[in-house]
Amino acid sequence: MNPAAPSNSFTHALYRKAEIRAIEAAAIADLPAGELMRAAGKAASELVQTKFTPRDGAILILAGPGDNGGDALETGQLLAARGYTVDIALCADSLLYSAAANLSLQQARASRATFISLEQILENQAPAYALVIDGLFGIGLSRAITADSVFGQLIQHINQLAEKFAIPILALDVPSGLDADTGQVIGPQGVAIEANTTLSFIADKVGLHTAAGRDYAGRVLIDSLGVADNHFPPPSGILSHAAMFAGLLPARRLDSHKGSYGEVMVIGGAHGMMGAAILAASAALYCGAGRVYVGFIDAAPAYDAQHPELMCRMAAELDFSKACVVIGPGLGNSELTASLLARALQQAPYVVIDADALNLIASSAPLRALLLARSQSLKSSIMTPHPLEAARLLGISTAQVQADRWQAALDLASQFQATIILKGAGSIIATSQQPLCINTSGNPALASGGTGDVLAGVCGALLAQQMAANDAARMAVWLHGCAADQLVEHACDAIGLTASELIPAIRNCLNQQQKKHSKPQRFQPLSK
Ligand SMILES: NC(=O)C1=CN([C@@H]2O[C@H](COP(=O)(O)OP(=O)(O)OC[C@H]3O[C@@H](n4cnc5c(N)ncnc54)[C@H](OP(=O)(O)O)[C@@H]3O)[C@@H](O)[C@H]2O)[C@@H](O)CC1
Ligand SMILES: [K+]
Repeated sequence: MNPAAPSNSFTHALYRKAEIRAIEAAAIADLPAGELMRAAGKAASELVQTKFTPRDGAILILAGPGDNGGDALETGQLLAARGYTVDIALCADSLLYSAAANLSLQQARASRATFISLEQILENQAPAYALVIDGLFGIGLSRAITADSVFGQLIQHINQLAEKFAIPILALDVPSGLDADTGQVIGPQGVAIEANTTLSFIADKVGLHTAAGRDYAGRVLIDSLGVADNHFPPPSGILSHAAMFAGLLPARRLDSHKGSYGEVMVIGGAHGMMGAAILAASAALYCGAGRVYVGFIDAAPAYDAQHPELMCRMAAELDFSKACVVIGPGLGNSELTASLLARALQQAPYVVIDADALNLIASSAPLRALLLARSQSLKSSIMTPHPLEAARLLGISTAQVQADRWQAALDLASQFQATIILKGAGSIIATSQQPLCINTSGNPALASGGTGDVLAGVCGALLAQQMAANDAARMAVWLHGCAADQLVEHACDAIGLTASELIPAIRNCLNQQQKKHSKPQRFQPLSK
């Protein structure tokens, strides 16, 4: 295999379909005809040999009407040549095949593979298949595969058999039915292959990592097909990974004090929602902010018994001029909250705008103007919308946001001139002029109340410690997801994770990350 395309700097690169097409076109000009399809078949067949090794059962290959089908046929003939039992379902009019796909078809016909009909597959309720390889559609899918169409019935049947008999599905390039740009199944009645593994070609694709993409693609592997580095433009997006956060938070100097690590003021916690502000503030505390205030809206408790370090005040009393203001958790919507938000936007050098504060901005032109003015005075702003909040900000529906999360994140970043965290499966972090970033950590255990407040607090702590907004947003989302992953693995499993538990786990992840990249200690303890 040609591991992830094509050099280290691109290992985590993400491209959209049009960019992949351009890379493919440039590469094809340099290569003998059919070379990329041969490379795709080689990569897939080697992967089957090394990772799946289903010697004791047949492999079912689904070959569709385009070059994705050609990749599948190439894979099938190579596996047949290596002694595997291969059944091929040709779901295409071969007269419409490209020259490369036609050559692969001829070789597959000449191989020991058996060609079977769609009817044979659809009638088969208890197959002995050890693996299904999905080569129905790739990046050429142009419309929905509806549930009642022949392809739709085939896909549903394969998904059901795979689930019932625990048959792994390897998707070639993209799980068929999924849009490689958006991570959504195309069409309201559309269906898609639910793969365990997706071997994607040339470069990684946005849609495999956000929205429903992660559920449909399973584990994603990339093979560059040997396309030369010079054909790859700078990526429009990247996947987050641990190494990108190395050194972002400088090691703490011995000669430092609480004033060295910034001041976070969480503004929110209106009546009945005080916990939201306390969660955000505790997260800021656990992520190293020097001083953390909670500015309550209606009434302030004397102190928080669980975290007496938090300084509880009335929001109106606080001076925002040197602080990182995290505004929104449990804020509510009133004249007072709008005026607090206006003051934060005008005065605070750093703001994190979350929850109700996002809704206030969505409904107020003057607040929008204040937010835009911040970018001109080089003040940092992070906004943390979930899809419904994003929809309100953009004046579109939630379904429209989810239909193309990548574009929605870009639109938010350019309209509000802020760093955007568009939350949801495969959270997207966007800042104008920078590649977008899709977060790779986290799991559905995070789908519980208060975890968003915690995220806002982590963003606040990192900003207060002088991290650039884009770095702070990327790192906060990554830490938040890593903490959930660690908890699910070692402590509580997937159900019932609480936002409060997340906070010390985020601290662990942050310190682990710092230790990995810190300088050696000056003094080692003397051994006894
Ligand atoms: N070129 C190369 O060298 C390389 C290509 N590579 C591989 O090729 C893949 C892209 O190939 P591709 O462009 O042929 O598109 P692909 O996804 O196979 O299908 C298009 C066909 O599907 C049809 N169709 C679409 N929607 C449909 C629907 N809902 N229901 C029914 N039919 C539908 C569409 O018909 P049409 O829309 O024209 O009517 C057309 O016939 C890429 O993902 C990668 O795997 C890589 O190996 C690198 C080297
Ligand atoms: K496919």
